Amino acid sequence: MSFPRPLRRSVSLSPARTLRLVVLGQSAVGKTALTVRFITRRFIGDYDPTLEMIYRHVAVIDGEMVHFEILDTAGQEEDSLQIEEKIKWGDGFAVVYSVTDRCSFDEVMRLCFLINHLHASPKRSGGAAEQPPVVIVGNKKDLQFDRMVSTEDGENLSKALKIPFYEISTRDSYEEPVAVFSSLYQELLRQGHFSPGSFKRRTVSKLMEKIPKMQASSSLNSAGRSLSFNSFRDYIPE
Ligand SMILES: Nc1nc2c(ncn2[C@@H]2O[C@H](COP(=O)(O)OP(=O)(O)OP(=O)(O)O)[C@@H](O)[C@H]2O)c(=O)[nH]1
Repeated sequence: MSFPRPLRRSVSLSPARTLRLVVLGQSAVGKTALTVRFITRRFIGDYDPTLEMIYRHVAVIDGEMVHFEILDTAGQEEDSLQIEEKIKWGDGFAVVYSVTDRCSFDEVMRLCFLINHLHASPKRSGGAAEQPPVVIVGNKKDLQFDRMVSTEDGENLSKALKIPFYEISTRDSYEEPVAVFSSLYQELLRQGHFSPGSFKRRTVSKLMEKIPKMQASSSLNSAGRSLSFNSFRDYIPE
């Protein structure tokens, strides 16, 4: 799959759109690295295992100001009720595995079925049920010698589930993570589905704990990016 250049300089004056995205997958597949790469452009190698984190981010995609609310889920110790709660919260989903971890690949199908089960709804215009936007992300493709899941495995799963597939290296590329989040935006746009929700922020200190050297301002650029976060339980839609 090719990776378009979705970020542009000219910005529409239309009201910002808000997307709630959920990043799912087993532990250590690179969910936090992917999310932080998208938000900050930086690859940050080591994190504590995520409990849960919601990141707020504003990006300009195809000339539109887009508010992202990205829930980075915990790969460890999540019971199915907790996962369901988070899946219900989201509008779009990135289901991540590592090409170096066969178990994480096997988990993708279960998560995709769960998303469909919790979100499938009749198409607005009538007819067949419409799937919520989901992308399958095979991460860590730079680790060629540790590979346990082939590109073909990913493509076959993508065909079987009819879900777009990206094989990426969060470590080596900024454009690839951007393409993942942009494609979810494009599909949500096509479906005409956006959340009215936004945050009442309680704190901006937790990300600093997680990424000690990062300055919030370091993620600002001329396209109006911003960065803040919250935990899932602090989330209060207006
Ligand atoms: N080589 C390589 N390493 C990566 C890549 N993406 C993430 N990693 C590494 O994989 C490890 C796990 O990354 P995380 O982002 O913490 O994984 P996670 O899925 O959020 O893990 P949990 O918080 O436990 O759910 C870290 O050491 C990252 O540096 C990649 O594209 N290439």
